[in-house]
Amino acid sequence: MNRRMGTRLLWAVLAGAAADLAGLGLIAAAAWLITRAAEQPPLAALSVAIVATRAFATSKGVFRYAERLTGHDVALRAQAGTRERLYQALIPPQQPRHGGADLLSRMVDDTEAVQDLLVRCLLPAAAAAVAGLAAVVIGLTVLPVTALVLTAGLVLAGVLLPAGTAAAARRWSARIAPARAALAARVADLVHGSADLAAYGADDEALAKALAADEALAALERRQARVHAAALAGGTLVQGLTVAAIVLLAQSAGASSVGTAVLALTSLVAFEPVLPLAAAGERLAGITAALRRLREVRSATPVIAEPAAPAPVPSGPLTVEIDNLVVRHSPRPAAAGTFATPGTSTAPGTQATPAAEGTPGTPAQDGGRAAVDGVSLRLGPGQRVAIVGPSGAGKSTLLAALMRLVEPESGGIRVNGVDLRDLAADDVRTLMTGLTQDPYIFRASLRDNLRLAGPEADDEALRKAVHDARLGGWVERTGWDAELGEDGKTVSGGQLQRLALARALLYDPPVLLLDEPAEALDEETADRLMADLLDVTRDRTTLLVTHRLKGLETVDEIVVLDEGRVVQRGTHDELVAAAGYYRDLWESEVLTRR
Ligand SMILES: Nc1ncnc2c1ncn2[C@@H]1O[C@H](COP(=O)(O)OP(=O)(O)OP(=O)(O)O)[C@@H](O)[C@H]1O
Repeated sequence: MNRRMGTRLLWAVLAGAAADLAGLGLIAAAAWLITRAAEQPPLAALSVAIVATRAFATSKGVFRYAERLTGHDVALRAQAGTRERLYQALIPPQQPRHGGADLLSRMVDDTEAVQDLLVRCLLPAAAAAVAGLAAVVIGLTVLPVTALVLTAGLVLAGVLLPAGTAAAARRWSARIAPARAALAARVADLVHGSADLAAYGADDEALAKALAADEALAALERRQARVHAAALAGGTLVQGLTVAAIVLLAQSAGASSVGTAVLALTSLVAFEPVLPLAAAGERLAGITAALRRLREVRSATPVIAEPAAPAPVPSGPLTVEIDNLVVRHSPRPAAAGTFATPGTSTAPGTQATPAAEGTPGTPAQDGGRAAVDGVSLRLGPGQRVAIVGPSGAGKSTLLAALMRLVEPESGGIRVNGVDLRDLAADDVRTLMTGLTQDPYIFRASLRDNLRLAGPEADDEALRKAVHDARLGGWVERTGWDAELGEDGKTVSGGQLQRLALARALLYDPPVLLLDEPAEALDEETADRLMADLLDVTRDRTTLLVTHRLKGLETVDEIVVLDEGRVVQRGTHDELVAAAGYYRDLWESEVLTRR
């Protein structure tokens, strides 16, 4: 927390304490006024108390307003700062330790814990401490022994009880979290698997399981609520007993009726800011868990080591040389914090639970083998190289290494003689980037979806990119301002890939990387897309990962990968002439076209 935030927090604490003190003063002055008035003194003897009562009543409201304003201001700023730091921590590529839904829950729910920590725990505790201290001082001046009793009561209700509720909350959450996780997994099954459940008549059984999980959770929550209510009642009981003891002590010490009333009412009011601390203690347990989860995300180490002094970005026509490159992924993360059981998806926004953390992860690669294992290749200016190979051969990993998203284990990549490790990762991606395997279409207009790759691009440049991606007709029909659905749900597979291609063409990197642009498209659409793509990339330095071989006669070199290694390389004609993976794939492609 910086100094300005510290000052703001101090103002909030002071305003809260002032509001509680004004409440205390109000009650003390009013108690004195009422009991003294009963003795029918001259009016002048009451005038100071009358003015004080009015002043305390008015200032209490003003101070409370100021506390809410400054307290929420500082809490919301702290929350925004936490979110910003979280986003910053997520920008450098890192080993994905958290699933999408889990990360979303951390960004939304857990960052709210920062707000709660300040507004519900720290500020009320500080204000309660000041008000309690003031009440003890009043007790000390009127009848010292009552100050002792009041201190004991306040410590019990304001320190021991909250510590107890915090410990109980931790224990309960350890029991409730798995039950909530089980229910969320059942609900996710019901929602995402409803069609399959209905098709196989398994919906009643799935519903019964979800209801049973719901009942188990409700039973635990009912028991937790009873403990919670008992804790709150315990606080009120301590308050009542303390006040009764103070009245008895005052009477046995022969205190005046005015003194007794002041002591009793100030003690009563001193508990007002203290009693909510039991609930704050309960919330604190959740808050510390949330802050721990946020620290985990922020402490994730980036997979890429940035150079201390990045080299200047190479310019002019680029030559990329990959030399004996070895890339090994670290083990895939556990399904940390998600509710999903294997094979189920997680409802977005669901809360991460400690219980679900630590599920055994999927091993990265069979026997820890390298995803890319000694690959060398050269891509000169204007050349096109295609990478072909079965699923899991390491094609996408190779592109990831070129985009500096993964760190090589050995070997290296040089651009115009400069090692990629000497360049800033962002600079590398200005040189080499393109169409990723899973292009994402944002819930924004078509124009904005394209502008992602060229915020400064004018209409002419946008039109050229969609024209080159052979998307002009569709864009004319749909309109530039048409809203596209999240994840491209409102466009067809072919349009989505072409939009992503238009984006890559608009960005116009010196080296264009294309990862399976025709993936998941039907035969005809894929053929058309590949033909257009090979046409538009003519004379562009391009590395193309593909499963489709039609049209590859036009590229300069084809590299066949298998299990991370280069098993064949050459032109289309050379590879078709030799026995091996490429010829087998080509023959099966030809057969399916007949
Ligand atoms: N992030 C990752 N963490 C751990 N292992 C990974 C990761 N990404 C890929 N792998 C593993 O590395 C190997 C190569 O994967 P890669 O995605 O590069 O293959 P690919 O040839 O692109 O496959 P496909 O054609 O199916 O996309 C596979 O065994 C895969 O399981």
